[in-house]
Amino acid sequence: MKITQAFTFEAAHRLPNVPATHRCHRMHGHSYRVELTLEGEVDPATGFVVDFFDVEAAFGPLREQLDHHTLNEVPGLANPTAEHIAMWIWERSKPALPQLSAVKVFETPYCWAEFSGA
Ligand SMILES: Nc1nc2c(c(=O)[nH]1)N=C([C@H](O)[C@H](O)COP(=O)(O)OP(=O)(O)OP(=O)(O)O)CN2
Ligand SMILES: [Zn+2]
Repeated sequence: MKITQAFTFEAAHRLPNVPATHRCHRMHGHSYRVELTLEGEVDPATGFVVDFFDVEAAFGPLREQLDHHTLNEVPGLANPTAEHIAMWIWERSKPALPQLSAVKVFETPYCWAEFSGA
């Protein structure tokens, strides 16, 4: 069984490694959407794979580090592509959420990166 919980945050970023002519080289903002997917057996007592409240508790402190921040200034996100943000969230969520199976980071409703640990 898979469960997914979605979160949003607002942040600014620029992509330092694209050419200066690339519009994402300039500082700009996104309304990011993050989806955390967890996979496992349904506990027969609770009916949960993992309590959504536990997912929220694990992601909350990470969201605090991202929301209304300049992502380039967040330690570990000097080049804050959607791919790198997904990996950053994975590395910091997995210890608290061992059943985490995928992290999706949407920059827009049409563009996202998905990381599953490899
Ligand atoms: N593989 C990736 N490619 C790009 C990333 C990324 O993280 N991974 N990021 C960007 C920029 O952040 C860019 O801001 C995203 O594009 P944006 O202009 O916001 O979105 P659209 O191009 O879809 O916007 P429209 O104005 O609607 O065309 C670029 N590439
Ligand atoms: Zn961008």
